[in-house]
Amino acid sequence: MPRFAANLSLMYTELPFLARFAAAARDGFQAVEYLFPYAYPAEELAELLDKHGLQQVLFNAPPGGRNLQEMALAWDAGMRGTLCLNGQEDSFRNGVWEALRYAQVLQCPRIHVMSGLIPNGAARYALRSRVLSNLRWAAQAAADVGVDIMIEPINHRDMPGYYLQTQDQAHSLAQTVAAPNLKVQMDLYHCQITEGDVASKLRQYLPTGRVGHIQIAGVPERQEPDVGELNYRYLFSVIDALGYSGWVGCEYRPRQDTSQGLAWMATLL
Ligand SMILES: O=C(O)[C@@H](O)C(=O)CO
Ligand SMILES: [Mg+2]
Repeated sequence: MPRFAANLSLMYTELPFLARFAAAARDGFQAVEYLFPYAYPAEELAELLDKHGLQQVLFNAPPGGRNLQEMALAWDAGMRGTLCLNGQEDSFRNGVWEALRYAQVLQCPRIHVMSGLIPNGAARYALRSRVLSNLRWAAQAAADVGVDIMIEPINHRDMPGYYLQTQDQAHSLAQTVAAPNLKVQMDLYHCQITEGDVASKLRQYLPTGRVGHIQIAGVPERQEPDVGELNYRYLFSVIDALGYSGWVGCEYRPRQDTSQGLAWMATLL
């Protein structure tokens, strides 16, 4: 049976962020993930995890910004990562350092580094050498503190112009860098929208050992996994049959009350 982590950026939004930890623990979750921790001191979040018996299993490096203040505001300012951006190497490195600092306090074993939006007029292939050199640097910096770096393909409809869109692209980068701690975050919601053929993609990529984290949501509304065109009962059995033992992040927007919406677990497992 997959091990589920609650995504506190999308779930429990009926509560203030810091109250979502207790709610997830009450609902039986043992692990959480979320997009960005930077609005709160790492020590305060670590205390909450400890108090509620939760593990932090994933969060994102800042999606941009030259200093701590800009990093905390970067998402709302429209930034979606600096991995592919020439001329923003300092921002990229400072963001990874800051994420690794949080990861150590939160004892979080992995961080997601967003790849960024392709600049106007630039061609995707022309950015590959920048991406590879940033990934090599990040994987080394993270390896020094025992953390894995994740890269995640994101669908073209939610994030037009995003650099990383397909599993194939992400695995090609991970294979080329060949660092044991550089992995792919396989979000089945994005995978279905961009590529489809999700079960075959799981069968193709899980055995490579390069998938470090899975995320789920119903398609197309990004709601509970029991709503929409994907058959998660079947996909969970595929994931189990392939021997995946990592976390599965519930990265969906509940239709109404988050706790009530968790009835899908009983029906789909
Ligand atoms: O799928 C997503 O949207 C997230 O996992 C993320 O990290 C960036 O938006
Ligand atoms: Mg995701």
